[in-house]
Amino acid sequence: MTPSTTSPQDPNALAEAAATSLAERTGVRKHDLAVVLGSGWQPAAEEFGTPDSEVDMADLAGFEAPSAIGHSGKIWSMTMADKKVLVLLGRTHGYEGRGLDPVVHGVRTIAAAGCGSVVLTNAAGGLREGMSVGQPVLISDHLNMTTRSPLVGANFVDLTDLYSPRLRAIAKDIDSSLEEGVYAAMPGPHFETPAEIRMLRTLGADLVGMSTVPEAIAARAEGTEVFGLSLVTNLAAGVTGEPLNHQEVLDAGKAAATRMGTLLKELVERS
Ligand SMILES: O=P(O)(O)O[C@@H]1C[C@H](O)[C@@H](CO)O1
Ligand SMILES: Nc1nc2[nH]cnc2c(=O)[nH]1
Repeated sequence: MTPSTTSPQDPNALAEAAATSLAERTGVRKHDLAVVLGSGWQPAAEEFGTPDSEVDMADLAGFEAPSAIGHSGKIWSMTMADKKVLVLLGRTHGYEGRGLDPVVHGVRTIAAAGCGSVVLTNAAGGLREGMSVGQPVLISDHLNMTTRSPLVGANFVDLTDLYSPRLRAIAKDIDSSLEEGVYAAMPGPHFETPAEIRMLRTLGADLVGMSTVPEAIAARAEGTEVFGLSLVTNLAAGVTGEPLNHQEVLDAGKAAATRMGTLLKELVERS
């Protein structure tokens, strides 16, 4: 596979440089865990409390400010229970056309910063009967419909149990009503057609989005424990017959902020 990077620098060297700069700017030599916030999730971060420090992604090697609305491009360093936590308020998406290295640079930096676990959140369309807008769903597995990998070369990474059974059990202990689902990643930036949603449902998908999967693969390749949490921000195309738009995604995230933030905070503290 041809290298996916457009950067002249080795992706791992970029991640190390970004992590070193992050440690200098936050005063934290090693962070324990990181949270990546997807579209509409930023209001949930307000429930975490006040960050110890804030860094602009654009000031770190290999990062550029995300272009999707609802992704602020900030990184918080926080103390939650006995843990040093990084919160990435935004992400780069594959549809921004900059290659996959910038998409997974955040999780590679998180690993280089010492984090043993990463919580990946996203906004997703709900495919399964009975799903409702505002519902959080634990990701149990994924379908990589992008067909692309952030990995280059003979790097045959195992993806069984990619979404941590340990962290999923903690999440379900926190909120026994939480359901699980299979997340299908589509390239985007367009939403799906109703026929594509019928195809994905037939393939076993419960959720559909445009992120998370490359990051999860790259994180596993770095040996980082992965937990994925989707917020159903809309019912997938064709389910209601209504058109889809990004604003409804952001609005749903705002409406669910308190519940999502409280869940994430307790998960981080208990992880
Ligand atoms: O970063 P996430 O996956 O939460 O963003 C989703 C997917 C698209 O970027 C956007 C569509 O509304 O929301
Ligand atoms: N691909 C995709 N991404 C989403 N993000 C939020 N909702 C959706 C959706 O319906 N489809």
